[in-house]
Amino acid sequence: MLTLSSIHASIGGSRILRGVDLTVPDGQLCCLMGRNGVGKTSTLRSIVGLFKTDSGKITLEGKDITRLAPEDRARQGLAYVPQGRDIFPFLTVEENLLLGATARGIKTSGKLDRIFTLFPIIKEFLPRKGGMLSGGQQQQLAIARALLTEPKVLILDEPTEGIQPNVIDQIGDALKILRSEDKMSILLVEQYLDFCRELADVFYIMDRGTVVAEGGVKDLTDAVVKEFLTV
Ligand SMILES: Nc1ncnc2c1ncn2[C@@H]1O[C@H](COP(=O)(O)OP(=O)(O)OP(=O)(O)O)[C@@H](O)[C@H]1O
Repeated sequence: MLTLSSIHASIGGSRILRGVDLTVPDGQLCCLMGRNGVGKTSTLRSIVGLFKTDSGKITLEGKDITRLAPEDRARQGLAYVPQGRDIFPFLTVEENLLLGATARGIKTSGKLDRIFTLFPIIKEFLPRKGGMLSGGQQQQLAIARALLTEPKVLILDEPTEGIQPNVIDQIGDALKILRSEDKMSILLVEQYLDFCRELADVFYIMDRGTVVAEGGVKDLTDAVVKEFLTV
């Protein structure tokens, strides 16, 4: 579905990504892992066009999107939920929810019931200001907003960060449903090992700007964790 081949990128002369190769298979959930500062967020940003690559190729369903602007990549089917979630605190939950889709002229009627099934709390809180939501609720809202744009690949940066365990479970359940029922491809940067082991079909581990381990989730053994993820 989504493929990165030999992606290199740098900031002010320092090389941040050094030949990243990664594939998100069709309808599967891929976890991208690694210690702090190894280039995970930069990889996601390079995929969605927010971090300019020096060389390499990014394809979506076989189509080369390497040189497309971020909005065109979104139109081709990429939706990105960044680490900060980007919820507007003074807009209502409903306004936040509809923002992305409406800005791109995508109709939302008929799609909201699906969102409310996945994240019931959003329906309940529609009139509230976004800033009144807890971190976990904001994360659910940000994912819901991304889903309304009908992505082919949903890209999430650390959705469990700073979120209480019961909401992590709800987010995990929603991602499982999206994969199994909607056949959505999902790419997740995640530090929370148990979450990855429970959800992922495939994993990649980065170190110093490149992929150092990868495989099916059964290959994410304690030995691999010890070698590449333990601080
Ligand atoms: N705007 C920037 N200016 C300078 N260096 C940057 C910038 N953004 C990222 N870096 C550097 O690039 C490297 C990779 O950062 P990145 O955020 O992609 O890593 P990460 O694996 O996502 O880390 P974390 O888990 O801490 O979010 C780090 O060494 C970081 O300091």
